[in-house]
Parts: sequence; C-alpha cells; structure tokens
Amino acid sequence: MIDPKTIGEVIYTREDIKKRVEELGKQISEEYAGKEIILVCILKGSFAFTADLAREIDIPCSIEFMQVSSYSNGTTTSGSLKIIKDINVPVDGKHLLIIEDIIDTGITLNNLKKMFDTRNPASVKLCAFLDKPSRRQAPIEADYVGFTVEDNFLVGYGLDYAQHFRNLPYIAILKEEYYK
Ligand SMILES: O=P(O)(O)OC[C@H]1O[C@H](OP(=O)(O)OP(=O)(O)O)[C@H](O)[C@@H]1O
Ligand code: HPA
Repeated sequence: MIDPKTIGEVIYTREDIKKRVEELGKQISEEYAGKEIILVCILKGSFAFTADLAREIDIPCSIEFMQVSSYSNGTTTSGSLKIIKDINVPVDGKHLLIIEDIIDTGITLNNLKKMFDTRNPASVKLCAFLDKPSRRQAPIEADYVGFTVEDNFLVGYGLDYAQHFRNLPYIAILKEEYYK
C-alpha cells in the first residue's frame, strides 16, 4: 500500500522492473557467453537488484558483497572511498561486474572502478539499475543501465531514505516535503 503522505509518483512498477531486469540479464549472458563472472553487489542499495539480476543470468557466476562509502572533499570530484566491507576473494584474472542500484554523482562507482583496476582483474564492467546523469560530477558511465532517470529523490527496490523504503517493490519519487 502506497503511503500518500511520503511516497509520490511511482515511476517504475514491479512489472516494469521485472521486464527490464530480464532484458539486462539476457544481454549480460549473451555478452559474457563462454566466460565466468563475479557479480559484486554494492551494499546495501543493490541487494534487491543483484538478487533479481543474478537469477536472470545463465552463465557461470559467483556473487560477492562489498560495502563502501564515498566522501567528497568539497573541492574535487574524486572524493575518497572508505571500504566498510571488502570482498574476500582474489580477483586477478577474473571478469568483474560491479552492481549498483543508482549512479548519482558517480563518485562511488568511479572510485570503485579505480580500486578494482588495481587488483588486476581480466575486466571490470559496471551495471547500475538507475542512472541520474544530470547529477554527475565524476567521469564515469555504466556499461549496463536499467533506466535513466531525472533528478528526483527516489526510493524503493533497494533505494532508501534514512534506511527506510528499501523494501518497496517499485521505484517511487519521495515527496519533497518529507525530506526538505
Ligand atoms: O553516485 P554517487 O553520488 O556516489 O551515489 C550513489 C551511491 O549512493 C548510494 O549509496 P549509499 O552510500 O547511500 O549507501 P546504501 O547503498 O547503503 O544506501 C547508492 O547505493 C550508490 O552506492
Ligand atoms: O535518489 C536517490 N535515492 C536514494 N539514494 C540515493 N543515492 C543517490 N541518489 C539516491
């Protein structure tokens, strides 16, 4: 049940999400055919997307979990990456697909990509369920994107506001009066 006091327009329904995730899983399976990949789920936001996407991928894959936070120092767009929980497998020579719920400024994914590049993987690609290009500060683009969105604060399907709403099965706009 949508709470009309907090949740505004639903921009992607459960059905929209299912269809798009199926398409992404098919595309990824085709493009990595004959290879094995490690899906790197970036906690917490991408737990739902990773779980659904993994089940639409039909090539051999393993799933690892990582939690990070990015700080911008205010003067550059690079910020710095704090690893809260690292993956615990070596990745040299492996194909990595980093899975994010959303790219906003791009600082998190840009730093993650740079960090994984230093670990000598065979390849690193990026998959984001949502992309907000209008907010970009760091020079990064995902290889696979579910939906490109406008600059609204979104919740649901893993995305939170103050740790709430991650469990909503749809993506909705959080009403401005709720967080301003
Ligand atoms: O492109 P950026 O501006 O760097 O923002 C995107 C990041 O912000 C959110 O994570 P958050 O740090 O809120 O943690 P969470 O996944 O636990 O909600 C989101 O899950 C991305 O990881
Ligand atoms: O729109 C958003 N919603 C939730 N978390 C986020 N992190 C970056 N952008 C968003």
